Amino acid sequence: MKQPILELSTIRKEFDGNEVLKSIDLQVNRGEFIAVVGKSGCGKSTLLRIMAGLEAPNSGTLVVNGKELKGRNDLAKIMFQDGRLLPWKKVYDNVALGLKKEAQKEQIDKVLTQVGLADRASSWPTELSGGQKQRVALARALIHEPELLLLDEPLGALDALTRLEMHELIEELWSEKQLTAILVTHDVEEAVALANRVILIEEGKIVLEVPVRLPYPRHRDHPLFTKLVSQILNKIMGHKRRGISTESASASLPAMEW
Ligand SMILES: Nc1ncnc2c1ncn2[C@@H]1O[C@H](COP(=O)(O)OP(=O)(O)OP(=O)(O)O)[C@@H](O)[C@H]1O
Repeated sequence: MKQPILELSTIRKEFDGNEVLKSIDLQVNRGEFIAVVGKSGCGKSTLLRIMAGLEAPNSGTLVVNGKELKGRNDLAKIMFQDGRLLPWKKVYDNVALGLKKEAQKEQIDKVLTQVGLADRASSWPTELSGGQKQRVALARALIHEPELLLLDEPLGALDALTRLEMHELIEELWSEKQLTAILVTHDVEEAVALANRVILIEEGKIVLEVPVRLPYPRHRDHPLFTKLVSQILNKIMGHKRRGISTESASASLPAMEW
């Protein structure tokens, strides 16, 4: 079996005495797409920042490619909800940030084409729609060819149709580039549409792990899709919705093949 790309053991994180993550154990295999869901403030972004090496846990270990991480995770690039584009730089130069000069143009043109923005290289960020800005942010992460793409609620500010387009794009790029992706989202449908494993954080722990074995692109009206969304929402809301218990939905799932 291949070595996992990330192994988190008993990760604990507190801020000013407030214990946000109590004990997180998670193994992420290469090529997986994991979605992290949970109520606002449950520690999803904190967990992602710990995986990126932007935040250190108070205790526990994070192993990246077999080695304990101390400092930044060089395999990872993170994309945020607000895109964090520099308004005084054109699209091309935003994507070029941090790149070495040589072979730059070819790489940038290629990645802008991949995100569907080949014709917007000389636009200013203010001239772009919300969806286009997030495409630039995605290009900026992908240009570094990360093995691990960390997505911190990247589509949260977009309208519903643009979100659907971005789901397709993210899924295509993840599959083409054989990335490992971890997506933090409030949107349980988005999680089930994209991930092959959804994890739910509650009170600082992973309280539910749901494998999603549906082919891509996912159809939201597929009975298993709606069942899984209900299962996860039931658990988040702490009660049974539409008469489906969390036990019955998970029992019908085949085993994972990682
Ligand atoms: N740098 C920090 N200093 C102090 N408290 C922090 C810091 N970062 C996060 N927190 C606190 O940790 C808790 C978890 O925050 P986090 O952003 O990880 O949650 P989240 O699940 O991603 O929330 P949301 O879904 O609303 O974005 C919150 O109570 C937040 O105020």
